[in-house]
Amino acid sequence: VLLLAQMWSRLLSPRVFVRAAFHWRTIYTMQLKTSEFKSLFTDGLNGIAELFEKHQYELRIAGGAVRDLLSGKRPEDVDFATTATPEEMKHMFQCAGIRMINNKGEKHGTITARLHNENFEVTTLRVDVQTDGRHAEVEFTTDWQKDAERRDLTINSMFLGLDGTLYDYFKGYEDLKNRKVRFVGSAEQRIQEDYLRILRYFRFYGRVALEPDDHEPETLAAIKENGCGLAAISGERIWVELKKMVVGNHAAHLLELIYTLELAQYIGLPPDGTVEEMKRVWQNAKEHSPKPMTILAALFHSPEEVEKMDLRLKVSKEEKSLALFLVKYRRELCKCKDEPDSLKPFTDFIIDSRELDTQSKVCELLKYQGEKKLLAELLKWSIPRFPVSGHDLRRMGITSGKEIGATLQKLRDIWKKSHYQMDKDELLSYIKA
Ligand SMILES: Nc1ccn([C@@H]2O[C@H](COP(=O)(O)OP(=O)(O)OP(=O)(O)O)[C@@H](O)[C@H]2O)c(=O)n1
Ligand SMILES: [Mg+2]
Repeated sequence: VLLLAQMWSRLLSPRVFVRAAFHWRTIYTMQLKTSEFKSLFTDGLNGIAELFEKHQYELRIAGGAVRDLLSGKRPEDVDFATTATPEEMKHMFQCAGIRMINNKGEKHGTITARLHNENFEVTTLRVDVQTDGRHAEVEFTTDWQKDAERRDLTINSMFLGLDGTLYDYFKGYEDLKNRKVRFVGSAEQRIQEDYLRILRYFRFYGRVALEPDDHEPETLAAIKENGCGLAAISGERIWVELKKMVVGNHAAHLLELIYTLELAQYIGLPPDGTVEEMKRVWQNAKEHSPKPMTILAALFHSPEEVEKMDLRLKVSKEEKSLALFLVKYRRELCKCKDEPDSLKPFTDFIIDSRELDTQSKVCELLKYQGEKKLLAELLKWSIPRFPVSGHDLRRMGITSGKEIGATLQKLRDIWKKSHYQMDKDELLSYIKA
């Protein structure tokens, strides 16, 4: 009885409780000392770090950058999280004479400080108190785990102290090592906080998972159940995610999944998209860095479907024009049956076209069609200059504009037939004759 009483009182003693809680809440998996990590410590970061330390605010690297560093990649942008409130940060930076730039993110707790020509985005730890599936109303906190809890995926929910200590509350590092993409806590809840996370899940699946189709059934069920929430997400945000997903790993599988889970209709893709064609095109193109639209174009039956997609996603003019081009020419502009090794039909098309970007569009077409050899040749080819000008014809006595136009066209055809070999004199000799 005495022993039990002793054990009980030890368990209840604050010291043990705090330590137990500490271990449960924070898993110090490792101390990161990679070269990618060390290379982040520029004069700017050292300056910022010193300032936070002096004021006794905690400062850690957060989210995507931690994920990238743990995968051995140098992150493209680094977000920082802190226990300091935006007001406290502003005060601190002002006193230290550090410039802050466009405080638009301030409502969500983000302050951007500029030091040694570098920008540092620092966000106050927060909980999302209310979300409408798109935007969140936030409340600041000093609890690191609470901030981790509101993040989308376990691999995106970690913090890294500037001394290299990893703060990982949801086994994100284990998931990253096991190539698993999981939502933090309830997938359904995380999705309902921001439906765009459905597409983020797919994008990160492409980045992290080794195999296609290695999803947790509950995750897919939550996605299917909540897919219609994507309807309220802006086209611009959807397009940013979709584009990245389509050029990542497992893109064909993920696009097919978008169809199986019946999400296509909510994100501007044709509801009965030609998935088999898309899978073929992806196989053809995946090793040749296709543009996102090259893969997506395979899903469309018609130019009308491209227009519909554009209305929803507001893609760029170039992207839309590539989609229309591929849908129009994917079967019309093909290699010549008699001379399968010749680029001729494609180069003629480029030369006849009046637009500057036709060559790059035709390259995408060759990726679409899986014409690897022709693609390699076209990448090396440059448009030869047609050697005759209107000026030359005028010098030869042709004065009417109409006649000049017609003659130039005739000479162009002869020049094309000569495989662009004839020079000016040879071509002009056709006029004399
Ligand atoms: N809908 C979202 C968007 C972002 N985040 C959180 O905010 C971090 C930063 O978001 P963002 O920069 O958009 O994505 P990254 O994960 O950094 O990915 P990337 O490398 O593409 O920037 C994410 O890691 C994640 O913790 C989230 O929980 N839900
Ligand atoms: Mg990021």
